[in-house]
Amino acid sequence: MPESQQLQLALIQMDITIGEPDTNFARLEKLLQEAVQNDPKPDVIVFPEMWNTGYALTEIEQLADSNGERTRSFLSGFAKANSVNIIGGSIADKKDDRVLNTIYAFDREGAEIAEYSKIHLFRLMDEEKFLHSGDRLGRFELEGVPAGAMICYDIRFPELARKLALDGARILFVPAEWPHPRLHHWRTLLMARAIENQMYVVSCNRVGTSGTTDFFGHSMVIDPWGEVLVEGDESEAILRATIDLEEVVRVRAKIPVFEDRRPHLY
Ligand SMILES: O=C(O)CCC(=O)C(=O)O
Repeated sequence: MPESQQLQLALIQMDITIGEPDTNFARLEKLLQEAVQNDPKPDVIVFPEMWNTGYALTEIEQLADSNGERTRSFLSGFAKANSVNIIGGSIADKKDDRVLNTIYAFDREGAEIAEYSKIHLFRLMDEEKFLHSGDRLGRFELEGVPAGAMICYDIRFPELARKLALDGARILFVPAEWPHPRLHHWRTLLMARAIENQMYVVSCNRVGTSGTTDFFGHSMVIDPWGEVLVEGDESEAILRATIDLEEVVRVRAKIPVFEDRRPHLY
């Protein structure tokens, strides 16, 4: 077992202009360029949910990226040109006549390593009226490390994170557009998912205002012991953290939660 397997993370906690994909692509490109200028260079870049359109739900059929083509070509090209892994937030993604909320992820060669569409649609924001839910789990490998992905409201479902952990995930990525007034829920749920599953949680939430909804940022990297390694405030920023995947092994050995489960009773 290696003593450490470190990854440098960069979280692009960005604003999103609702209903304007061109503006959002341009904003993201600028921030991505800034993210890779850093020394040390990031190994992995993450950004928020629905960054291409925001929650422009009533126009989402016209605005969504057809089969994610524009997004995939842009992110794959950037990943390859800069030798960086990208967990590409999520986008409004049109497949036939259905719009899904989908994460595409790419490795350093620009190869697609994950496609996950949000399973739990958030009725408080009418998602179920305009979007379709995904029907597959977000499991993938990142630099040889088993990883998982969920989107925003998905973190309210502990059984989904537990399933990903049982399948081996050591790191969970969570792009989001999570607004006020539920900051307390956001922080508590993310920390709980990290502590109970003894894995890294890497969340990236948007900032800014769309209509009457204020998004608070507070993107976080939480380690498997529940310590917050970095947390944003409410402004646009690139947040950075270094994680050591072997910490997952150490924490799981210290308190062997996975060995102590009694699934025949629950
Ligand atoms: O669960 C929440 O409070 C927020 C979820 C949300 O905004 C979303 O899934 O888009």
